[in-house]
Amino acid sequence: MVLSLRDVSVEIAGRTLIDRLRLEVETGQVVGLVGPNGSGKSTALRCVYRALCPTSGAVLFDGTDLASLKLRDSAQVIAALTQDSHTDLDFTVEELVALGRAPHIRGNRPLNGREQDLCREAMRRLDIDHLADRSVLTLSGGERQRVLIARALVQQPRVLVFDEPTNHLDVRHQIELLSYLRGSQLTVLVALHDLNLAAAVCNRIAVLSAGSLVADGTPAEVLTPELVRRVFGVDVTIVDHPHTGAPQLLFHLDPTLTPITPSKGT
Ligand SMILES: Nc1ncnc2c1ncn2[C@@H]1O[C@H](COP(=O)(O)OP(=O)(O)OP(=O)(O)O)[C@@H](O)[C@H]1O
Repeated sequence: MVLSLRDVSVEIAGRTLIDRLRLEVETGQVVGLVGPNGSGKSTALRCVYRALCPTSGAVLFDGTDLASLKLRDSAQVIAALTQDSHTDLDFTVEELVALGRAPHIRGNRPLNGREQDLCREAMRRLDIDHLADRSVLTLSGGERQRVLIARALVQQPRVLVFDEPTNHLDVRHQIELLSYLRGSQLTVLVALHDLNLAAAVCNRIAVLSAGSLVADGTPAEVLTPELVRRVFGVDVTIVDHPHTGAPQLLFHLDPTLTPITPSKGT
Protein backbone atom coordinates (compact mmCIF):
# COMPACT_ATOMS: atom_id res chain seq x y z
CA MET A 1 0.00 0.00 0.00
CA VAL A 2 1.74 3.18 -1.09
CA LEU A 3 -0.65 5.65 0.49
CA SER A 4 -2.84 5.07 3.47
CA LEU A 5 -5.12 7.50 5.25
CA ARG A 6 -5.65 6.13 8.74
CA ASP A 7 -8.64 7.59 10.55
CA VAL A 8 -7.81 11.07 9.35
CA SER A 9 -9.93 13.77 10.99
CA VAL A 10 -9.73 17.50 10.40
CA GLU A 11 -11.40 19.96 12.72
CA ILE A 12 -11.29 23.70 12.10
CA ALA A 13 -13.00 26.29 14.28
CA GLY A 14 -14.92 23.61 16.16
CA ARG A 15 -16.27 22.05 12.95
CA THR A 16 -15.40 18.55 11.78
CA LEU A 17 -14.51 18.80 8.08
CA ILE A 18 -13.23 15.22 7.78
CA ASP A 19 -14.32 12.49 10.14
CA ARG A 20 -12.04 9.47 10.66
CA LEU A 21 -11.36 8.93 6.95
CA ARG A 22 -9.80 5.57 6.08
CA LEU A 23 -8.58 5.22 2.52
CA GLU A 24 -5.94 3.05 0.89
CA VAL A 25 -4.28 3.68 -2.46
CA GLU A 26 -2.33 0.79 -3.94
CA THR A 27 0.65 1.20 -6.23
CA GLY A 28 -0.42 1.82 -9.82
CA GLN A 29 -4.06 2.46 -8.94
CA VAL A 30 -6.12 5.48 -9.85
CA VAL A 31 -8.43 6.21 -6.91
CA GLY A 32 -11.15 8.79 -7.37
CA LEU A 33 -12.55 10.93 -4.58
CA VAL A 34 -16.05 12.16 -5.34
CA GLY A 35 -18.74 13.91 -3.34
CA PRO A 36 -20.91 17.00 -3.31
CA ASN A 37 -19.55 20.53 -2.87
CA GLY A 38 -18.15 20.97 0.61
CA SER A 39 -18.01 17.23 1.38
CA GLY A 40 -14.31 17.43 2.25
CA LYS A 41 -12.47 16.23 -0.88
CA SER A 42 -9.98 19.11 -1.03
CA THR A 43 -9.49 18.99 2.74
CA ALA A 44 -8.60 15.28 2.54
CA LEU A 45 -6.19 15.91 -0.34
CA ARG A 46 -4.58 18.81 1.55
CA CYS A 47 -3.66 16.35 4.29
CA VAL A 48 -1.92 14.18 1.68
CA TYR A 49 0.10 16.98 0.08
CA ARG A 50 0.72 18.44 3.53
CA ALA A 51 -0.95 21.81 3.23
CA LEU A 52 -2.88 20.69 6.33
CA CYS A 53 -2.03 18.51 9.31
CA PRO A 54 -4.78 16.12 10.35
CA THR A 55 -6.21 16.94 13.77
CA SER A 56 -6.01 13.23 14.49
CA GLY A 57 -5.06 10.15 12.50
CA ALA A 58 -2.20 9.95 10.03
CA VAL A 59 -1.34 9.74 6.35
CA LEU A 60 1.21 7.00 5.71
CA PHE A 61 3.47 6.81 2.67
CA ASP A 62 4.99 3.34 2.26
CA GLY A 63 4.11 2.78 5.91
CA THR A 64 5.85 5.95 7.16
CA ASP A 65 3.85 8.76 8.74
CA LEU A 66 4.21 11.71 6.34
CA ALA A 67 4.39 14.03 9.35
CA SER A 68 7.76 12.49 10.23
CA LEU A 69 9.27 13.35 6.81
CA LYS A 70 10.90 16.63 5.84
CA LEU A 71 8.67 18.58 3.44
CA ARG A 72 11.35 18.32 0.77
CA ASP A 73 11.45 14.53 1.10
CA SER A 74 7.70 14.16 0.78
CA ALA A 75 7.70 16.58 -2.19
CA GLN A 76 10.08 14.21 -3.97
CA VAL A 77 7.50 11.44 -3.84
CA ILE A 78 4.12 13.22 -3.82
CA ALA A 79 3.22 15.84 -6.44
CA ALA A 80 0.03 17.85 -6.22
CA LEU A 81 -2.15 19.80 -8.56
CA THR A 82 -4.36 21.77 -6.22
CA GLN A 83 -7.20 24.24 -6.19
CA ASP A 84 -4.69 26.67 -4.65
CA SER A 85 -1.95 26.24 -7.29
CA HIS A 86 -0.88 29.78 -8.11
CA THR A 87 0.30 30.96 -11.49
CA ASP A 88 0.34 34.66 -10.73
CA LEU A 89 4.11 35.07 -11.11
CA ASP A 90 5.61 36.15 -14.40
CA PHE A 91 7.31 32.87 -15.35
CA THR A 92 7.43 31.49 -18.85
CA VAL A 93 5.71 28.16 -19.39
CA GLU A 94 9.09 26.45 -19.72
CA GLU A 95 10.32 27.96 -16.44
CA LEU A 96 7.20 26.99 -14.52
CA VAL A 97 7.32 23.40 -15.78
CA ALA A 98 11.02 23.21 -14.83
CA LEU A 99 10.10 24.21 -11.26
CA GLY A 100 8.65 20.70 -10.91
CA ARG A 101 12.27 19.51 -10.57
CA ALA A 102 12.88 21.79 -7.56
CA PRO A 103 12.44 19.11 -4.85
CA HIS A 104 15.18 17.05 -6.57
CA ILE A 105 17.70 19.87 -6.93
CA ARG A 106 20.14 21.13 -4.32
CA GLY A 107 21.39 24.71 -4.56
CA ASN A 108 21.15 26.48 -7.91
CA ARG A 109 22.18 23.57 -10.08
CA PRO A 110 20.73 23.99 -13.61
CA LEU A 111 18.63 21.18 -15.07
CA ASN A 112 20.77 18.45 -16.59
CA GLY A 113 20.13 17.04 -20.07
CA ARG A 114 17.86 14.25 -18.84
CA GLU A 115 15.74 16.71 -16.88
CA GLN A 116 15.47 19.05 -19.85
CA ASP A 117 14.29 16.10 -21.99
CA LEU A 118 11.76 15.26 -19.28
CA CYS A 119 10.37 18.81 -19.32
CA ARG A 120 10.17 18.82 -23.12
CA GLU A 121 8.39 15.45 -23.09
CA ALA A 122 5.87 16.65 -20.46
CA MET A 123 5.18 19.83 -22.44
CA ARG A 124 4.69 17.79 -25.60
CA ARG A 125 2.38 15.35 -23.84
CA LEU A 126 0.28 18.16 -22.38
CA ASP A 127 0.20 19.92 -25.74
CA ILE A 128 1.86 23.09 -24.44
CA ASP A 129 5.23 22.85 -26.22
CA HIS A 130 4.21 25.64 -28.60
CA LEU A 131 3.67 27.90 -25.54
CA ALA A 132 7.14 27.33 -24.04
CA ASP A 133 8.24 30.98 -24.21
CA ARG A 134 4.90 32.54 -23.28
CA SER A 135 4.35 34.15 -19.89
CA VAL A 136 1.96 32.03 -17.82
CA LEU A 137 0.11 35.28 -17.03
CA THR A 138 -1.13 35.37 -20.63
CA LEU A 139 -2.53 31.83 -20.80
CA SER A 140 -6.14 30.70 -20.92
CA GLY A 141 -7.49 28.73 -17.96
CA GLY A 142 -7.11 25.39 -19.73
CA GLU A 143 -3.59 26.16 -20.97
CA ARG A 144 -2.57 27.16 -17.43
CA GLN A 145 -4.06 23.97 -16.03
CA ARG A 146 -2.02 21.91 -18.51
CA VAL A 147 1.17 23.75 -17.51
CA LEU A 148 0.52 22.87 -13.85
CA ILE A 149 -0.09 19.23 -14.76
CA ALA A 150 3.18 19.15 -16.73
CA ARG A 151 4.97 20.62 -13.70
CA ALA A 152 3.55 17.84 -11.50
CA LEU A 153 4.63 15.15 -14.00
CA VAL A 154 8.24 16.35 -14.25
CA GLN A 155 8.44 16.04 -10.48
CA GLN A 156 8.41 12.26 -11.23
CA PRO A 157 6.54 11.50 -8.04
CA ARG A 158 5.48 8.09 -6.76
CA VAL A 159 2.00 9.51 -6.10
CA LEU A 160 0.07 12.20 -7.94
CA VAL A 161 -2.59 14.07 -5.99
CA PHE A 162 -4.91 15.91 -8.33
CA ASP A 163 -7.73 18.17 -7.19
CA GLU A 164 -10.14 18.59 -10.09
CA PRO A 165 -7.48 18.32 -12.81
CA THR A 166 -10.06 18.55 -15.59
CA ASN A 167 -11.15 22.05 -14.49
CA HIS A 168 -11.02 24.38 -17.49
CA LEU A 169 -10.00 21.60 -19.89
CA ASP A 170 -11.90 21.09 -23.13
CA VAL A 171 -13.20 17.59 -23.78
CA ARG A 172 -10.20 16.47 -25.85
CA HIS A 173 -7.70 17.55 -23.20
CA GLN A 174 -9.85 15.98 -20.46
CA ILE A 175 -9.87 12.64 -22.28
CA GLU A 176 -6.14 12.84 -23.09
CA LEU A 177 -5.25 13.60 -19.48
CA LEU A 178 -7.41 10.88 -18.00
CA SER A 179 -6.30 8.33 -20.61
CA TYR A 180 -2.71 9.17 -19.73
CA LEU A 181 -3.35 8.79 -16.01
CA ARG A 182 -5.11 5.47 -16.56
CA GLY A 183 -2.35 4.09 -18.79
CA SER A 184 0.64 5.53 -16.95
CA GLN A 185 1.04 3.02 -14.09
CA LEU A 186 1.25 6.07 -11.83
CA THR A 187 -0.41 5.98 -8.44
CA VAL A 188 -3.05 8.68 -8.46
CA LEU A 189 -5.50 10.06 -5.93
CA VAL A 190 -7.82 12.39 -7.79
CA ALA A 191 -10.87 14.45 -6.79
CA LEU A 192 -13.34 14.64 -9.65
CA HIS A 193 -16.80 16.12 -10.01
CA ASP A 194 -17.65 14.37 -13.26
CA LEU A 195 -18.89 10.95 -12.19
CA ASN A 196 -18.76 9.59 -15.74
CA LEU A 197 -15.11 10.54 -16.11
CA ALA A 198 -14.45 9.07 -12.67
CA ALA A 199 -16.12 5.81 -13.73
CA ALA A 200 -14.06 5.73 -16.93
CA VAL A 201 -10.65 6.34 -15.37
CA CYS A 202 -10.67 5.14 -11.76
CA ASN A 203 -9.89 1.65 -10.52
CA ARG A 204 -11.70 2.59 -7.33
CA ILE A 205 -13.98 5.38 -6.27
CA ALA A 206 -14.33 6.68 -2.72
CA VAL A 207 -17.41 8.75 -1.95
CA LEU A 208 -17.39 11.49 0.68
CA SER A 209 -20.51 13.00 2.16
CA ALA A 210 -20.34 15.67 4.86
CA GLY A 211 -16.76 14.68 5.70
CA SER A 212 -17.42 10.94 6.04
CA LEU A 213 -16.59 8.08 3.71
CA VAL A 214 -19.90 6.56 2.62
CA ALA A 215 -18.72 4.17 -0.13
CA ASP A 216 -15.47 2.77 -1.48
CA GLY A 217 -15.19 0.23 -4.28
CA THR A 218 -15.05 -0.26 -8.02
CA PRO A 219 -17.05 2.23 -10.09
CA ALA A 220 -19.71 -0.44 -10.74
CA GLU A 221 -20.00 -1.25 -7.04
CA VAL A 222 -20.19 2.36 -5.92
CA LEU A 223 -22.11 4.24 -8.61
CA THR A 224 -25.63 2.95 -8.09
CA PRO A 225 -28.80 5.03 -8.59
CA GLU A 226 -29.49 4.68 -4.84
CA LEU A 227 -26.09 6.07 -3.84
CA VAL A 228 -26.22 8.92 -6.35
CA ARG A 229 -29.72 9.80 -5.13
CA ARG A 230 -28.73 9.62 -1.43
CA VAL A 231 -25.43 11.48 -1.69
CA PHE A 232 -25.97 13.92 -4.55
CA GLY A 233 -29.76 14.24 -4.43
CA VAL A 234 -30.29 13.57 -8.14
CA ASP A 235 -31.94 10.78 -10.12
CA VAL A 236 -29.97 8.81 -12.66
CA THR A 237 -30.31 5.86 -14.96
CA ILE A 238 -27.09 3.86 -15.15
CA VAL A 239 -26.06 2.00 -18.28
CA ASP A 240 -22.92 0.09 -19.19
CA HIS A 241 -20.52 1.79 -21.58
CA PRO A 242 -20.86 -0.23 -24.81
CA HIS A 243 -17.07 -0.52 -25.28
CA THR A 244 -15.61 -0.64 -21.78
CA GLY A 245 -18.52 -1.81 -19.63
CA ALA A 246 -17.88 1.07 -17.19
CA PRO A 247 -21.05 2.51 -15.64
CA GLN A 248 -22.31 5.64 -17.34
CA LEU A 249 -24.76 7.93 -15.62
CA LEU A 250 -27.67 9.44 -17.53
CA PHE A 251 -29.02 12.27 -15.41
CA HIS A 252 -32.71 13.09 -15.21
CA LEU A 253 -33.55 16.78 -15.34
CA ASP A 254 -35.83 17.90 -12.52
CA PRO A 255 -39.06 19.20 -14.14
CA THR A 256 -40.24 20.70 -10.84
CA LEU A 257 -37.46 23.30 -10.83
CA THR A 258 -38.75 26.50 -12.40
CA PRO A 259 -36.94 29.76 -13.12
CA ILE A 260 -36.68 32.25 -10.29
CA THR A 261 -39.02 35.16 -11.00
CA PRO A 262 -39.26 38.34 -8.93
CA SER A 263 -42.37 38.32 -6.76
CA LYS A 264 -45.04 40.83 -7.72
CA GLY A 265 -44.86 44.24 -6.10
CA THR A 266 -41.06 44.26 -5.68
N1 LIG B 1 -9.84 26.75 6.40
C1 LIG B 1 -11.14 26.48 6.57
N2 LIG B 1 -11.85 27.04 7.58
C2 LIG B 1 -13.15 26.75 7.75
N3 LIG B 1 -13.84 25.92 6.97
C3 LIG B 1 -13.20 25.35 5.95
C4 LIG B 1 -11.83 25.58 5.69
N4 LIG B 1 -11.46 24.86 4.61
C5 LIG B 1 -12.57 24.21 4.20
N5 LIG B 1 -13.62 24.50 4.99
C6 LIG B 1 -15.00 23.98 4.88
O1 LIG B 1 -14.88 22.57 4.91
C7 LIG B 1 -15.86 21.98 4.05
C8 LIG B 1 -15.15 21.05 3.10
O2 LIG B 1 -14.43 21.84 2.17
P1 LIG B 1 -13.63 21.20 0.98
O3 LIG B 1 -13.01 22.30 0.20
O4 LIG B 1 -12.75 20.13 1.50
O5 LIG B 1 -14.81 20.52 0.15
P2 LIG B 1 -14.82 19.89 -1.31
O6 LIG B 1 -15.51 18.56 -1.20
O7 LIG B 1 -13.46 19.90 -1.89
O8 LIG B 1 -15.77 20.92 -2.05
P3 LIG B 1 -15.89 21.40 -3.58
O9 LIG B 1 -16.49 20.26 -4.34
O10 LIG B 1 -16.86 22.54 -3.47
O11 LIG B 1 -14.54 21.80 -4.07
C9 LIG B 1 -16.60 23.13 3.38
O12 LIG B 1 -17.80 23.35 4.08
C10 LIG B 1 -15.66 24.31 3.56
O13 LIG B 1 -16.38 25.53 3.64
